[in-house]
Amino acid sequence: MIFLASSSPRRGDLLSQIQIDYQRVQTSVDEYQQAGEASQDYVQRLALEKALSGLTHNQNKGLVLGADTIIVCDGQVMEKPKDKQHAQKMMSLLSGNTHQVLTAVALVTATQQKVKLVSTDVSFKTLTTQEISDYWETGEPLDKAAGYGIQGIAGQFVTNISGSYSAVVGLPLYETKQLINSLKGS
Ligand SMILES: Cc1cn([C@H]2C[C@H](O)[C@@H](COP(=O)(O)OP(=O)(O)OP(=O)(O)O)O2)c(=O)[nH]c1=O
Repeated sequence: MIFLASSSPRRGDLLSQIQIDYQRVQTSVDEYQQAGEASQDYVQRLALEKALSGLTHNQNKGLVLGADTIIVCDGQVMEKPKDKQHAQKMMSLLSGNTHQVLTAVALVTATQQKVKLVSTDVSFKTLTTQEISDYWETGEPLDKAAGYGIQGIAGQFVTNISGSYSAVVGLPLYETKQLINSLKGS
């Protein structure tokens, strides 16, 4: 059994998919990129901070997993949309373009910390203003990085993916299993 320092329903579902039992633990982390911080460093720091915050909330007990997903498109970091306008701006940058989805997974115990970063290339078809607007109205974009869900309605926008599909949804399953095994075995 592991402790999941995440409120994301997807991350729980992904752990269940590979038969890993989990229990959710609370976290309290402010998600802000520091000045001059590279996106790869940022996403790994957030995953680690979430896991460590979960460990603290769990009285330093057990194996705690935290994760974070961000999108990088033409050098711009994209996180969850603040509102419709923000979401539409991100979608218009993703349209007809290829972006990177960076997901970091961190696994910590009271004595050990491990972080793994996975980058996946995702290409979108060219989207019309109407498609972008209609997509926002579905409600799907709201709680997702860059305002889209590859596992949902936005699946129809994806022309190519190179890397880890599960990482785009929130947790890279191959790397997560490897991390869990490596900490369990030590
Ligand atoms: C790109 C993409 C992201 N997402 C989700 C994964 C993450 O849950 C979310 C990115 O936000 P995160 O800040 O990584 O995670 P979260 O706030 O949902 O959950 P927590 O911090 O409690 O762990 O976007 C999808 O579900 N599908 C997608 O195609």
